[in-house]
Amino acid sequence: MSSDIRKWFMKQHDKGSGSVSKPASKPATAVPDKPSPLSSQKPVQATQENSGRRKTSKYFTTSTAKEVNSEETVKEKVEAKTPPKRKTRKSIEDLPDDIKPSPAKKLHRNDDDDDDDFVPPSKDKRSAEVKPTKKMKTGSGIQIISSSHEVDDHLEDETDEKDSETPLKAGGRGKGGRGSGATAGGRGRGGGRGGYMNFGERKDPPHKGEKEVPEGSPECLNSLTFVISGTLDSLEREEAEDLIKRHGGRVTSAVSKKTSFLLADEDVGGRKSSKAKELGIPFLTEDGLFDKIRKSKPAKAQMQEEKKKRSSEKMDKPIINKSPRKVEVKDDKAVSIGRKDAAKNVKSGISPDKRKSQSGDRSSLTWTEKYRPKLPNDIIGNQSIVKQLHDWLMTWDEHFLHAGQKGKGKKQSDSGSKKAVLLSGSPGIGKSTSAKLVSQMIGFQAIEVNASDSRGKADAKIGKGIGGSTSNSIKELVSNEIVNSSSDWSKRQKSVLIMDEVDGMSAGDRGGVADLIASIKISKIPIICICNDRYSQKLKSLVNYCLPLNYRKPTKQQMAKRLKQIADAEGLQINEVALEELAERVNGDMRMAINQLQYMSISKSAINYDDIRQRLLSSAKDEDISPFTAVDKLFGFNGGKLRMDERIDLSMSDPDLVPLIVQENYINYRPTSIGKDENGVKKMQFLAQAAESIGDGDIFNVQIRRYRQWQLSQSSSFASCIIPAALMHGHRETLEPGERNFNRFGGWLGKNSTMGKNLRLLEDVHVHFLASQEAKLDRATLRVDYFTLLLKQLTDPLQMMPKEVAVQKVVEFMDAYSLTQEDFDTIVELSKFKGHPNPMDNIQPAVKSALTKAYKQGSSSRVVRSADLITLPGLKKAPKKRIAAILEPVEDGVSEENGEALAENEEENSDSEDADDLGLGTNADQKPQLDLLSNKPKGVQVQLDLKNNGKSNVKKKTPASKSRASEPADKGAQMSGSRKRKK
Ligand SMILES: Nc1ncnc2c1ncn2[C@@H]1O[C@H](COP(=O)(O)OP(=O)(O)OP(=O)(O)O)[C@@H](O)[C@H]1O
Repeated sequence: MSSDIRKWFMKQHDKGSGSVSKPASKPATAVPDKPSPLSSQKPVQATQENSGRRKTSKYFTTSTAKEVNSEETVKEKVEAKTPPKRKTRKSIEDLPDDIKPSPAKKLHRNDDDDDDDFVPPSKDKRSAEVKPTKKMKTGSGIQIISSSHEVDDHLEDETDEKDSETPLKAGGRGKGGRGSGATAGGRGRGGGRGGYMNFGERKDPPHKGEKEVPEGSPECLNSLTFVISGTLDSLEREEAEDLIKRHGGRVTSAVSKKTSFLLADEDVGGRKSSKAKELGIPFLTEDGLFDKIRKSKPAKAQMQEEKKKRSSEKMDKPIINKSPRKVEVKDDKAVSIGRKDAAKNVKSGISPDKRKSQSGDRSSLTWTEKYRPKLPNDIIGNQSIVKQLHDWLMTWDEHFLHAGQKGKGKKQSDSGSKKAVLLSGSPGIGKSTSAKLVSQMIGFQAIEVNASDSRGKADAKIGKGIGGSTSNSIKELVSNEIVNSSSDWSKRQKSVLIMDEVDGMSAGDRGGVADLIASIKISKIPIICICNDRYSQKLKSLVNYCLPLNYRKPTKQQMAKRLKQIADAEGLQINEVALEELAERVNGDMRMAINQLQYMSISKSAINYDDIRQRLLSSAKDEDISPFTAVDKLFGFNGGKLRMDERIDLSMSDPDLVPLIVQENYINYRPTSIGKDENGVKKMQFLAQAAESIGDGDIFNVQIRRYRQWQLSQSSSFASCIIPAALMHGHRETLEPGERNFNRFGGWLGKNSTMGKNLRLLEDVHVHFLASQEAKLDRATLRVDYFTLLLKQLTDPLQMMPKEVAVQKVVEFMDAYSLTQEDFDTIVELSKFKGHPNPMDNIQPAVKSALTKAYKQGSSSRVVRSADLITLPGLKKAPKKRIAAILEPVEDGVSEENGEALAENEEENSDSEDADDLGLGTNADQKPQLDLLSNKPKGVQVQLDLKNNGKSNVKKKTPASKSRASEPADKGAQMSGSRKRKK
C-alpha cells in the first residue's frame, strides 16, 4: 500500500500553467480540419459533428451563433462563417429553429445525421458509434474507451496526465443556482429558487467527471459572458465556471443583455431560462461549450508549431521582433545584449520582457511602491471618502487654528469639526496611500508614525516637549509651539500627523489610546489615524474624537483594471478574467494582489487563470476554511493533484472535525484511480486500506488525547485523513436511495453525546437501585443482566393484567427498587433495539396515564431512598449536590461508583449552611420539611411531606433528631456531611 500511496504523492504537481499539452490524439483528433459546410447556418451541428461526438443534452442544441473567436487563426479555420457576436444577437430570429432558445424541452438530438430527428440516448446507439483509437462519447456523454491504450490512460490517476485539464477544485458544491427551479434545487452556495430549504439539493451532474474536459486556446472564450443554469451533464458548477474563466470567458449569476450564452443542459424553466428567452440569449449545452473550446485547440497547436519553427529558424538572430513591447525591448537591448545573449535567452525561454525586468528598472522597487498612486485620482475606489478627507484637511486650519487661538480647547463633540480623522478598512486598500496623497496635494508635510510603536503613555511633563519615547515625541510634535507658531503661518510648511495602525496601539501596555486622545485635544496639527477595524473595543473612546471615514474594498473589476495596467507596463501577459480571479482571491487587498502578480512574474511572462488559482490556493493557507470544504477538497476529483503540504494544511485545518467527516464519508467515494471496476473488488480493497488507516489514526488519536502525545498530531492527520483521501478521492456516490449526495457531518459526535446521556441515565437507575438495598451490582451488570428482567416486570403487567391491578403491581415494584418514572423511561429506552418491538406500544394510553397518576399519588408519602429523588417545591431545580451530600446513602461493599461510605457526621453548621443553600428561610412555616428516617438499615431515607398545596414543607431535623438519624443504626445510615466536601 505504501508504494501505492507514494505513487500518488510523488506525482508531479507542477501544474496550473495550463500549457501542459495534451496527447495530440485526443481532442485534436476529435476536431476535423474543416468545419462542416453547414456551419454557417447550423453552427450547432457543425461543432458537434466536428467533435465526432453526439450531443449530451436532451433539450438544447449547441449554438455558436454568438461566437466571437478572438484568435485569427480560428477565424480563418471557420472561414469567417462564424457571425460576430452582436450581429448574431440581432439576427437571432434568422437563426434556424434548433438554435433559437427553445421554449419547451426538446429531445436528444442526433447530430451524426443532419436531420432534425431527436433521439433519446441509448446504449445501443452508443456502442454503434464507437470508433477505434478515440475516446468517444455516447449520446449521453459517457466516454467509451475503445483501445487498450485508452484504458490504461483512463486507469491512470488524472494527476499524471491531465493536470492542466481539470479545474483545481472539484467535487465542490455549485455556486449559485437561484433559478434552478424544481429539478435543481441549488446545491451549494446560493441555494435554489426554492429558498434555503432547498439548500444543498442541486442534483449531481448525471455523468459527473465522465467526460474529458477539453483544453483550448486561453482566449477562445474572450469577451463571452456565460450564465450557468441548472445541473450540467458532467461538470459541477464550479468546474464549469473554472473552465470558462480559464479560457477567457466570464461567468455572471444573472442573465442580462450582456450575456452571450445561457449554459444549461436542460430547461428547468427557471428565472434564468425565461429571461434568456425573453432577451433572445442563445442556450448552450455543456457539450457545445466543450466543442467551442476544443475547436480552438488546433489553432493553438498550429500556432505553437509555427512559433516553434520560427524560433528555431531565428535562433541565431539577436532580435525577436514580434510585439510592440518586444520592439521596445529591442531598442533597449541593442546596446547591452549581444547576439549570443539573445540566443541564450531564447533558448532558456526567458522572454525579452523578463530579461528587462531582471536587469532593469523594476529590480529595486517593489511593484506596490513603483505603482503607488501618484494622485488621489489614481486611487481605485473610495473616491468619495478621499474627497471627504481632502475637504476635512482643507478646512482644518479654519476650524482649529485660525479660529484657534481662542478655540484651543475647542469641544470635540461639535459635529463636523473633529480634530482628527479615523480612516478604517481592511488592509491594503489604500488608506495610508490616500492619507499621504491628500496631505501632499494640499501642501501638508506628512509625519508618519506607526502607532503600534507607541504603546506607552507619554510622561506627564512632556506637554512642553521633551524627547524620548515615540509617545513623547508625538506629544511634543502636536503641541510644539515653535513648530506650530502662527506668527509666520503663511511661510512655514504645515504638518499633518499620520498615525498608522492605531488599533495595534492599545494592545500593549499603558493607555496608548488615552494618550492619543490627549494629544488630539491639544494638537495644533491635524491628525489622521488609520486602523483596520474601527469597531474594535480598543478604539471605542478614540472614535468619539475622530471623524470616521470607512474605506470599502474596491470591486474586482476595478482592481483587475488597475492590475492590467501594471501588468501591461511590466510586459506581463495576463487577461482580465484571470486578474479578476486574483482580485477575488485576495479579498480586495490591492497590495497583496500586486505582490502576488510581481511574485508570479518572476517565473513567468505569461500568466493564465490556472496560475492564479494555483498560486492563491497555496497562499491562502491562513484563510479559515470549513472542515467540509477541507474534506471536499481532499476527496474531490482533483484531490490527487494536491501537494502534500496542501493536504496537510487541509487536514489540519480542523484536526478534530476533518477526520470525523472523512470517516463518515469515505465509504461514499468511488476512487478515480480504479477506473472501471466492474465487480467492485478494487473499491473494496481501497476501502479496506482506508478503513485500516482510519483505525491507525484512531490509535494515534487516543495517544494524543489520553496521554497528551501531541507530537503525533501530524501522524494522526496523515493516517485518519490524508491516506484515506488519497485512496478514495474521486466521485461521491450515494449508497442508499434518497441519500443526499454531499458530505455528512461526522456521526461520532452525536453518538458520543447520546452515549454520554445514556450513561448518565443508567447511572441514575443504578444509584436508585443500590439505594433500594435490594441488590448489589455494578452498572454493567445492571445494564446487561437486569434490564431485560426489569423491563419485563415493568411492562408485562401493564400489557396483560387489568388496569388497576397492573398499575398497583408496577408502582409497588418501582417503589421496591426506588425507581422513578424517569428510570422507567430509561429502562424502556435503553432496552430498545432496532427491529425489536417496543413493549410500550402494546400498552393502552389509559393504562399509561393511570400508572402516572398512581405513581404521583404515592409521591406524597413515598419513602425516598436516594438524594436525587428529592424535588423541592418552589425551587426550579433541586440543589442535588447539597441534598446528596446530606442524604447520600451509605453502604458497605457498594462499589466505588456508588459512593464511598461517608463517615463522620459531626457538623451542625453545615446544615444551616445547607438550609441557606437550599433557599430555606428562617421562617419555620416556609421551610420544606425533610424527615430523615433511619428505619432501614444501610441507607438514609427521606420522607417528603408535600402537603399544604404544594407549599414547601420539607421538615428539617433538629440537630438532635439529626444526630439521632445519623447515628449508625445497625451498620449505620450516615449523613454525609460537609466534612466530606471539605476534604
Ligand atoms: N485603492 C488603491 N488604488 C491603487 N493602489 C492601491 C490601492 N490600495 C492599495 N494600493 C497599492 O497597495 C499599496 C499599499 O497600500 P496602502 O499602504 O495604502 O494600504 P493600506 O490600506 O494603508 O494598508 P494597511 O491597512 O495595511 O496599512 C500601495 O502602495 C498601492 O500600490
